[in-house]
Amino acid sequence: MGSYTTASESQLSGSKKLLFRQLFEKDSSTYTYLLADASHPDKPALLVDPVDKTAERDLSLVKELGLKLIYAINTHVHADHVTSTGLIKSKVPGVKSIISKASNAQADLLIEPGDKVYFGDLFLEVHATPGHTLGCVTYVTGDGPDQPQPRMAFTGDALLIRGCGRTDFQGGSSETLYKSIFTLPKDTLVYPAHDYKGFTVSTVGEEMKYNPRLTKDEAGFKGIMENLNLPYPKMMDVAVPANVLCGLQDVESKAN
Ligand SMILES: N[C@@H](CCC(=O)N[C@@H](CSS)C(=O)NCC(=O)O)C(=O)O
Ligand SMILES: [Fe+2]
Repeated sequence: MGSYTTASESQLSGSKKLLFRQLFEKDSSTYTYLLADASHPDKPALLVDPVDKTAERDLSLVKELGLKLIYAINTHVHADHVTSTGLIKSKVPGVKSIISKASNAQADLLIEPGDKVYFGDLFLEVHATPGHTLGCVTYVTGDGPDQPQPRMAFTGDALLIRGCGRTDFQGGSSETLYKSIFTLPKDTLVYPAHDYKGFTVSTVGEEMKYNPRLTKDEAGFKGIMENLNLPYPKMMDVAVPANVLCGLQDVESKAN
């Protein structure tokens, strides 16, 4: 478990300074992303897909870096781990939780495709990427001269590096997933919510070329997805009911 940076600030141009950290939770192989506008006096920050088990680590990092956490965001209702968005709200006054309206979960802000989530002068744009779940969204850094270049896409479980999210529960559909990805420019950086093989970052172009599932035609993709034969995530029965409530179904034991 550790905190490290895969694209340093110097690799990301744009007149506004993005502070970026990719964080890992080893039990569920989940990536949490910390983004902040470091050129803004308040250094407003957000966390994408934070996990309950690593909430303390993430909040310590936010404090050490002198950031003001304003949003705790999910890409979808996770089935394999409990989100820390509710826990973080209970520990840091003023933080707002965010999830898509289509996910049918609770949060302070229910975002829809096309919405922009501002942190200082930087923002994330909401793109609908359903198929792994009905309410999956991808958050993409802003388009514009003042925004980080190349753009960065936080794809949740829709697009994984050389893989993709399973489509066998939570309203999943291989047809829908096939159509909902690869709508971004090829140089867009891909930051997934999970990696099981040790990858940290890819690009849309790289995945279009080398992703063994998504380089097939739709029928081939469907065949692969129908034959994954993956066991259900170990924590699914706990995680899903908790995550529709910002992970707060059993908050008493976690908040203390
Ligand atoms: N073994 C893990 C669960 C692994 C799993 O099902 N991962 C999901 C993303 S979390 S909903 C997935 O879509 N995997 C795609 C794949 O091809 O592996 C556990 O028990 O938690
Ligand atoms: Fe998932």
